[in-house]
Amino acid sequence: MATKMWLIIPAAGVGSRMQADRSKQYLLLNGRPIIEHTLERLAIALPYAEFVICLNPEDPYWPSVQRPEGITLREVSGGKERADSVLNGLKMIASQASEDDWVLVHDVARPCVRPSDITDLVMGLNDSDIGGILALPVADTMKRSHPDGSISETVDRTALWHALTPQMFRFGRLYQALEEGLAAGATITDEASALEWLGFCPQLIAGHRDNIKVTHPDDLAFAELFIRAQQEQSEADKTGSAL
Ligand SMILES: Nc1ccn([C@@H]2O[C@H](COP(=O)(O)OP(=O)(O)OP(=O)(O)O)[C@@H](O)[C@H]2O)c(=O)n1
Ligand SMILES: C[C@](O)(CO)[C@H](O)COP(=O)(O)O
Repeated sequence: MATKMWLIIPAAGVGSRMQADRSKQYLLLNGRPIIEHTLERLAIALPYAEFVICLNPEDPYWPSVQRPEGITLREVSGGKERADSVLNGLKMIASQASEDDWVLVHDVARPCVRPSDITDLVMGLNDSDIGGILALPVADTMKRSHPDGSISETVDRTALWHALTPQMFRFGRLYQALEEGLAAGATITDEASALEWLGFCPQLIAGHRDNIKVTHPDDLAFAELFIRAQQEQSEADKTGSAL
């Protein structure tokens, strides 16, 4: 039976660290809400995927969001934490998904993701049984702190990566990992950590460092800059002019 591709977009967060007057996914970048930038890029990369967006039931802004044309988009209520929201998305599609269907999960708060990175992830994992994630090798020296803010140790950065999204796993295994891991009280901050809790070793696929998660107020300016730079590069590529 042909497998399907599902795309779950956790968008039920309240953005407390952003300290804004609304959830951060509705703050504007270049005049458009973050959520529209994210959906637009996901639709470019994965037009054939079945989209599932996890929303806060109290979200007053979603009805006004411009959706990409031509995609299938289901809505589901988010949960207490990000992992709960993703599990709600999996529960919604359970009756229509097969065990081996691919499920990608991408934070709505990552609007600068390059469609080419998403296609690299899909191609890079096509023959994988486990799945994997977009990630970025750490380039700085990493420190761990004492409670008073002083340095307790330098953490060896060899083979240390930043986990990004999308993350891509088979439906059956992701569902099992999240359901059992959350029930067991495991700390699950991304889909890969749930698979690791089950004992699997997901693949790391290198992405670009402009795939930032908009989390704190100063991230907005970086995201705006990255989106403008990507648009300028895209125009330059079209006209063949070197930037
Ligand atoms: N219960 C939750 C919490 C978070 N998210 C989503 O998970 C992604 C990453 O979470 P984060 O950056 O932490 O977003 P918030 O939880 O909104 O931010 P904060 O922790 O500052 O409140 C975001 O796209 C957010 O909308 C979600 O769908 N459901
Ligand atoms: C999933 C994630 O974006 C990978 O880095 C990250 O774990 C989300 O963390 P958050 O605290 O829920 O933003």
